[in-house]
Amino acid sequence: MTEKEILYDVQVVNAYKSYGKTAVFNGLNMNVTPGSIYGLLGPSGCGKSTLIRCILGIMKLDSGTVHLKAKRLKSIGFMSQDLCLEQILTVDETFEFYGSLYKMSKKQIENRKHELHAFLQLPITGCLIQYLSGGESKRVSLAITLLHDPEIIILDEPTVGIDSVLRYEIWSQFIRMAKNDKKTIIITTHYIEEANQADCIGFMRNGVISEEGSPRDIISKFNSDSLENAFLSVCYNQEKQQAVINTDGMMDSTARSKNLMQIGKKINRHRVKALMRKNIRVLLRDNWLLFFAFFLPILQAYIVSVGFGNNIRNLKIAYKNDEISCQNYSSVGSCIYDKNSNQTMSCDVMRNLESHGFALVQVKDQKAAEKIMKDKTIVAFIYFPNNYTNDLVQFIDDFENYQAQAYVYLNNNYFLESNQIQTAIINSMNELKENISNGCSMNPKAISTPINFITLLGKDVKINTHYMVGFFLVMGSFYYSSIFSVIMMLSEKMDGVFSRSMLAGVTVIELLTSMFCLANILILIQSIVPLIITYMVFSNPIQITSGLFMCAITMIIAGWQGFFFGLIAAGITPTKSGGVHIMNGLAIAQMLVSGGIWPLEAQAPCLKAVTQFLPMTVAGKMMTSVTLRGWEWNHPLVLTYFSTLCVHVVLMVLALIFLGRFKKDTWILNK
Ligand SMILES: Nc1ncnc2c1ncn2[C@@H]1O[C@H](COP(=O)(O)OP(=O)(O)OP(=O)(O)O)[C@@H](O)[C@H]1O
Repeated sequence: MTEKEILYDVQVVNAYKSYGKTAVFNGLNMNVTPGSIYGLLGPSGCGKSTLIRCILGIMKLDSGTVHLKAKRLKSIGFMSQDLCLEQILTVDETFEFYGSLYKMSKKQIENRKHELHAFLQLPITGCLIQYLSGGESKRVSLAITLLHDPEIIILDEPTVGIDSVLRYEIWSQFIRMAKNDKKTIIITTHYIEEANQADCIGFMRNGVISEEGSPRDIISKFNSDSLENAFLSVCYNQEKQQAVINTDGMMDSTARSKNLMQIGKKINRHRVKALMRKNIRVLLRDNWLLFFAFFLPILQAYIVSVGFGNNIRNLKIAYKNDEISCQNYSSVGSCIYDKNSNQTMSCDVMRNLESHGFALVQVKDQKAAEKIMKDKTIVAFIYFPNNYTNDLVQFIDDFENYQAQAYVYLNNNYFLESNQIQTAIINSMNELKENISNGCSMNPKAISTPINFITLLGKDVKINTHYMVGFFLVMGSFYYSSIFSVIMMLSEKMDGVFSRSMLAGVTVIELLTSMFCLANILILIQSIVPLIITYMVFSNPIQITSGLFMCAITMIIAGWQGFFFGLIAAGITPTKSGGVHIMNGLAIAQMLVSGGIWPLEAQAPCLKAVTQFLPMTVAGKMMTSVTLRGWEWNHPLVLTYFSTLCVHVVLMVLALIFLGRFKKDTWILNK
């Protein structure tokens, strides 16, 4: 560093910067002396905020050099044009958060707050930032910038939205701070006249600082009566010189700026704790996020157990029985072949169906049944002919002359209901045949269907819920933690909260660590409570005693996968709704193809080749292996599933690192 450079607290030399093809700096030079106020003036969109970002190292120059005398981040206070404050913290909590990032004690924070309160007329400190007026929140933002008493203060339009009396007060304080406390202050402003009070002014236009000097010197140089008129003269002169702007310098110098904000620094426990405290407050105030994070997983476990995959209840079957009216029917249990037997098959079938929860509705004829089957209330119509029982007896005796048959007409528009009714009727017929053979002391096999279905494995699996519930549990862990991380990260990114914390020393690793710690508390609750509801309250089958532990581990890993995937989504997308859409889309797609609702084996081979490796497919298989098959850790397939889940987590972390390294605005949006 040369002797000349040391004269300045901030120096920009021959800077070039462009967004795509639009050049913002065109060989820009700027010099800010210590203990002075530097007013950076220029028309809207000329690049003042970009220059400040480059000075702070938030953005890189394409070419040129930035010298910043500050050795530590604590020496700098930056106030962005945007608020960059957490909206659902109170003013007090905001002071506490930033104070603790700067390692200030409670007493120091309190004292400083009182000083700033007197100077900035801060609003009620117990009020949430989101309820403050524009000017009030601007003053809080300025107070936070000055909280740690920095040596170099950079303010991007600090007085916008503040009334003229207070603006005068603030400027008086700035002058006092520069003179008495030797603070160096850079201010960008649109109010040219207020810049009269600055020690030095830089007029920025067409990518350069075209005039730099004290207001008095500039006014006299352009022979003007005011700074505003001098500024107009600068613009007029510059327009004439446009043609001779030199861009050759760009090729000669390499971009160099002091980057005080380092992405990969060591983790500071103190800052992680401060971030966690802040995020817990935010989480507890955000009712919707709280609902998503805590109550919805619990509610979902309950809903799946009571309402998903169970047998369909209250199904109605229309009937027409030409054999007999079953109103006063009671079978005496004699053999059907006895002449005195009053056993009537049609009534037996109907009683059996009623005992299994079906409601029977008598209709006049088939036409009437068809008519009511068109609406949803009735899905099947069963018809028993005149001499149904006699013919059945005859059939058992002499099946060659069998005539009468019952008919079941189905409405397959309601496919699941229709299937359930078919199964129920076939089952009731089989039960009936068994009763007949028992009543007549016959060999049951003589009239039974010549095949026996015996459940060898999975005897406890009675309904679809038992199979699907494991998939839904891991799905919940993945989804809810992904929503948590995507929303938390996007709030940090979009609201500029993280970019402000970064200037207070917070690194990406620290932010992610604090979120991961908080996410783990959520994931634990999101795993253990639904497990208890599913397997203990609702007694879904679980084969081994260690099963609950294995399921909890699987759900925690699924939660980690969701957490990291949420962070990836937040890194990719520049909008909050984009992040939530990515997670919702992914969750629905995984739910459909992971094998929980319909087996993978039914998928087209090319689809299955992909879906079998999806996080939820593997996690779901792990859950069913444990709960339904009772496999332990040492089972080769369980080990394969478990290691695949771990590989997923590692791949997601690697993807996140890759994104952070190579995508510019992964963590901070450079607006
Ligand atoms: N991330 C970005 N990508 C592309 N263009 C950008 C980006 N950020 C800023 N710009 C453009 O660069 C130019 C300079 O923007 P900048 O915000 O630095 O101007 P400014 O002087 O601070 O404006 P104002 O006084 O209105 O705040 C503008 O034309 C803006 O549209």
